[in-house]
Amino acid sequence: MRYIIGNDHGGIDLVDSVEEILLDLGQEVEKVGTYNKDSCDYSDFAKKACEKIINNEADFAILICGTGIGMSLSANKVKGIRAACVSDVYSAKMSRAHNNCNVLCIGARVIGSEVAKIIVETFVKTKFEGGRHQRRIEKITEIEENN
Ligand SMILES: O=C(CO)[C@H](O)[C@H](O)[C@H](O)COP(=O)(O)O
Repeated sequence: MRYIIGNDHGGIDLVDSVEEILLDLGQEVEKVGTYNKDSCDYSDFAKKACEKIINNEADFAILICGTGIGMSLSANKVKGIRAACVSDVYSAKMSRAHNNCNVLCIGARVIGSEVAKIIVETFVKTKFEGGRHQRRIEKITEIEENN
């Protein structure tokens, strides 16, 4: 699968670990984040990464900021994006299995690199279960289209 990594200055410390685990898992990786710790705005990178998914230039994105919250708020404003802000393995699994998320947001000021790697690995390896979850996702899309 084609993965985008996007990050602001607060997320930079996890970028290498996330890239490493994605490559180890045989995924394609493109990075659109900032490369230094100069202060910048997470929404710019969330937009860039999510637009690649919407334009079918990527399948998934991992977005990293200080908490993951700003990235997830921004990503979820893009039509067709389902982003989850996650700091534990169970939620990472459910974000794919039940919510069919196409964006995973993590906080570099919340979790360390080893936890981040397991979270990303879980996200990559978990498949959407469909069934009753598909119906619920269609209802999310309905909210998106009618508001
Ligand atoms: O965590 C974030 C947004 O949810 C960002 O990474 C920001 O860095 C965070 O808001 C802190 O901002 P600061 O400019 O680094 O103080």
